[in-house]
Amino acid sequence: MNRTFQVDLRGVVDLLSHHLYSSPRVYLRELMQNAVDAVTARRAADEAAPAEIAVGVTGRTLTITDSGIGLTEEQVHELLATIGRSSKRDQLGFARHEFLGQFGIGLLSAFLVADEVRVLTRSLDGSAAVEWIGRADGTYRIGPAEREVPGTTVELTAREGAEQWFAEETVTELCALFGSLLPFTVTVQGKAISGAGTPWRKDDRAPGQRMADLVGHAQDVLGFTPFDVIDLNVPEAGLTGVAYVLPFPANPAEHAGHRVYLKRMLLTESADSLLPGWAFFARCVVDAGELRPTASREALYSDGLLDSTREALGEHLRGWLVGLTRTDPARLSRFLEIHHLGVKALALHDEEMLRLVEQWMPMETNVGRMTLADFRSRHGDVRYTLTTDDFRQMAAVAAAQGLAVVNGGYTYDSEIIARLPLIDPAQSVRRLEPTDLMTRFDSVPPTTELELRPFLVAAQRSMDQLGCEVVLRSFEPASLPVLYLVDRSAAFQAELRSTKDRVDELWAGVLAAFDKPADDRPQLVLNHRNALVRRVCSTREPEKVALAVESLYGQALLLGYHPIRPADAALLNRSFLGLLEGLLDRAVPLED
Ligand SMILES: Nc1ncnc2c1ncn2[C@@H]1O[C@H](COP(=O)(O)OP(=O)(O)OP(=O)(O)O)[C@@H](O)[C@H]1O
Repeated sequence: MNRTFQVDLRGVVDLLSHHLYSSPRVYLRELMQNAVDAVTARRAADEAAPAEIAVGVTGRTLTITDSGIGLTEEQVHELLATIGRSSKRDQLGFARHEFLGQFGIGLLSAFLVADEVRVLTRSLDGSAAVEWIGRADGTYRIGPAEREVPGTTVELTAREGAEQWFAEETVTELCALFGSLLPFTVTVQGKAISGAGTPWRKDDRAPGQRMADLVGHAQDVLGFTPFDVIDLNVPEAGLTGVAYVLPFPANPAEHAGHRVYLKRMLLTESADSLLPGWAFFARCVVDAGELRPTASREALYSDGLLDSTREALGEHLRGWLVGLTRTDPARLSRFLEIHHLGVKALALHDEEMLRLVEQWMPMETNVGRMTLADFRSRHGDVRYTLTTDDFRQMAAVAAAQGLAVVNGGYTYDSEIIARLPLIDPAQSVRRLEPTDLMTRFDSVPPTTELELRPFLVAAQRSMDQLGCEVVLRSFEPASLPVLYLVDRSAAFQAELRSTKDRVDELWAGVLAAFDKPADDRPQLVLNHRNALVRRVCSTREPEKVALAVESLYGQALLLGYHPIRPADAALLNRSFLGLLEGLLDRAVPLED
């Protein structure tokens, strides 16, 4: 024998309040929504039918009255008293797109704040009015009622502890929050809270008024004055609305909350999946007829339509940006100043954005700040450093050799530069290595080199302890006595060795396998064009040579922003004290 499930309503209400809805306040939204659906159903049959929803509060009691389609006694049994039964699905059980509701559970949210729900309804079909009283314990009764006109009134009395949700101010605020854009007359205590329509509607407002309304709207609901306003329209999702461009930089990792209305009823103030991740510089307010809500009706349901809508909205924002390049470059520059990180992130995936960055975004170079487009037209090849430290170490010396270099060390810059061949396949892009500089330096004449051999041997001996090779070259600028050059593999080996010294035996053994004898040791390049270096080279006393070379080494590390290891710090200290001592040896003591 088949039996019917028994449902414990208290268990269901507990489930709704603790696991589905974020706050009891949703009861008002669910009741408004039912009223809206009832009015919509009546209007479908009669376009001229009244479309009014009135909310009233007296003490602990709230009523919501609609001029909707109403229910017959039979429908009351079937729809109000059956959990999960909804009149808003078609024969196949799919949500009918003209209605907000679909799950057949919304009315139960009234039990979040009341023990009893009273529904007084009269169907449009002319049958007698009915009263239904449902209780949180799962029982209901039904009886005849007095009602002249078709429609429904739902009445709730606050349960002890839930009175705050019935306070006139709270009710007005919530009704306005959920329903201010509804296309029907909605009143609370007789005062209209709807009717103005969406602020982005296109109508015959005076020129400039629409924009002023939109800016005011952003200030009211989002709390900022937008940098710009972008109209949005995605017909397949029945979506219209606006994206407000933030007037301040936003954190790319933080998902901005968008305000989403479904059929003019607020769904959420914090939808995070509406725009592509890169579009973090915009906050949207949209109304969508075809996007689906989750069962809690507090978020968007993730489906194919949401995915394609997100893509289409991304296109709108991209189109706006590209449009600015043509119509208002000054405005574009201001936008880029604020949102450079977002746009650069975008340029990593999108060729059009790459072009935008190349054309408009200034970068740091050793020949002044300029866009990549300017740099390319002036210097052809694009040489860049991977880090800002590399840039600082090499910028001045490279400039003196006639080499223009872009600092690729800021977030995304080196990746963007490396992608330049995508927009111009003939473009040569090269990372500048310290060793590239070496090839530009002049060798000293062989006779001089031979003459200075004893000095170089002594100098090398003092640098062996630091794993550094001493080299003599002539280069510009002559004012720079010394340069410390580390190429990528030497930097890696140096780091490996310093880690090996610090870790336990087992791990040090593993690291040793990667430790190659370095033929690419860091180089201390002495500049023979520098007068001081010439004097140092003429020194023959090994102790003085060591002191001078160690001091130059220390200076090269500091000038080039190189990391200072413990051995370097010790050497810096020693050479400083040595220099001081030398100075004092030569000083004439004060006479008494
Ligand atoms: N004000 C009303 N006027 C006419 N019918 C109503 C009204 N309120 C509720 N109903 C009927 O009761 C049914 C159940 O309502 P309920 O709010 O529980 O679910 P729903 O609106 O269908 O779906 P959802 O759970 O998605 O809100 C509705 O489908 C509708 O037929």
